Amino acid sequence: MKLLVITTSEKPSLWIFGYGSLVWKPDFKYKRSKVGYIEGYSRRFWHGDNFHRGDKDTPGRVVTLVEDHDACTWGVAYEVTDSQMEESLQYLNVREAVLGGYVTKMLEFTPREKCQGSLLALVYIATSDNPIYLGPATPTEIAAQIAICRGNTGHNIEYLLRLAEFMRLYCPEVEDDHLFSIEAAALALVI
Ligand SMILES: N[C@@H](CCC(=O)N[C@@H](CS)C(=O)NCC(=O)O)C(=O)O
Repeated sequence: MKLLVITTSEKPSLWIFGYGSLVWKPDFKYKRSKVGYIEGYSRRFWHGDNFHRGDKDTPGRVVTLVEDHDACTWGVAYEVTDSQMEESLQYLNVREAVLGGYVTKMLEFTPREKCQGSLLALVYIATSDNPIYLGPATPTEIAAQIAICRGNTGHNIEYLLRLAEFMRLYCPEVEDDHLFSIEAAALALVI
């Protein structure tokens, strides 16, 4: 896949958009970040995870993007430059692709600050032909699965609660019924 590296008078850079664990745990060095959204996709807990937040017997549920013409998904775009580009891509290839089953796509990202123009960003998406893709389920069913799963990186419910916390803190105006209905159902199970 060809990556769009932006070359300006300053230096070449790449933008990487996160909408799941990457919004609260990028774990790679970057020059700057912007909160904003991508259009034409919804965020859904429809991807399985048998490494980070689950295992082979009880896969956890993590988010991916599904095409949805009228929707937009909010998250964080990170700009990486110079050596940060190679370091971040090598790290994310293992974390997202090799261990997570995600593939990459270049999508248009719009920063919240409208004065700043949109830009192309690299996004990691798990498609439905992925072997650990779990697909649609009710919020109650998804929450019940998340509540009992844990993997090499931690509990699946931490993944859910930190994403919900990010949205409340940084995108309080955004309604995300899918995310918050699953959060409410999961908290009802564990509290
Ligand atoms: N690609 C999405 C989702 C990324 C994601 O959640 N990937 C999982 C891999 S299955 C991960 O990195 N998990 C690390 C963790 O759970 O702490 C994003 O941009 O945030």
